[in-house]
Amino acid sequence: MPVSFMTETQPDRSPPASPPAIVAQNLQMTYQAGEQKFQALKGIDLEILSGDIELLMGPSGSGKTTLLSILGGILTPTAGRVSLLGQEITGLSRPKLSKFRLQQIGFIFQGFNLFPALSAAENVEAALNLKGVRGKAAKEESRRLLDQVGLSDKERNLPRDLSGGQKQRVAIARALAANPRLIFADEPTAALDSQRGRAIIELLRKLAKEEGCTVLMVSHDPRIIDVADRVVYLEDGMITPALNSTAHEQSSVKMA
Ligand SMILES: Nc1ncnc2c1ncn2[C@@H]1O[C@H](COP(=O)(O)OP(=O)(O)OP(=O)(O)O)[C@@H](O)[C@H]1O
Repeated sequence: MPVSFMTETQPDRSPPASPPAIVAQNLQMTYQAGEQKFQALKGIDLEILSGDIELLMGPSGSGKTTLLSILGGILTPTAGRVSLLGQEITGLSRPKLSKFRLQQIGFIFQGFNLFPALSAAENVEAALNLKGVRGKAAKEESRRLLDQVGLSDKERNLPRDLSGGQKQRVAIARALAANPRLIFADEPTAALDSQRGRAIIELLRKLAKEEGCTVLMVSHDPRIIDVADRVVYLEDGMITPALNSTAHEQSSVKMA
């Protein structure tokens, strides 16, 4: 029997393609400060697959935080569309968008935004309460999350009694409350020493590869390149195609 015939009749065993977790179409963002306008994003098209770790890189002012904020539904673009998990979020009413963000997205942003009067554990519990996890279940889950980021011994500390890196880890524990399907992180390892930074990168890698979270990060941390499925390089509000690449290729580009 000819080989070609056999090949044609083989059943297709490839897994069904799942729709991308994040889709951006022709995103544009113009900031206006008084009379002055500044176009920070100039037409971004992007698709990120479910369970992928995507790293956004680029020089200061290239639009990384703006793009991350728009994809996370924190900023509204001047033009273009964003779909997350098959739901178009541009055009959703504010209450619907807030609910969607709360249920589906964990944010790890600079500044941490911890409640100053609440302990580390209470900060995480507050996030769990908002997501409908209460009482004993919230306390246990908060303990598990703080343990996961290496902060079991700081549960009762107020934010003012924590270092910058520890506050960042509380913020990470809070972002992971109630298993979000999307994680958006802006420099998640910036305030951490190298050992803690590595532990957080490993945690994010596990969430993506073992639990199917989709992780989008802005970072200059070269260790994140090693775990990223893809690096998207922004320059002057545009994606630079020549530098978009898999992590491996990106390392070669950087070394060239
Ligand atoms: N609220 C704002 N009003 C006016 N201009 C803004 C505003 N936010 C950002 N910009 C401008 O938009 C451009 C992109 O900013 P953005 O913060 O997205 O860049 P970035 O790549 O994240 O930079 P960095 O790496 O320094 O954090 C910059 O030129 C910035 O000055």
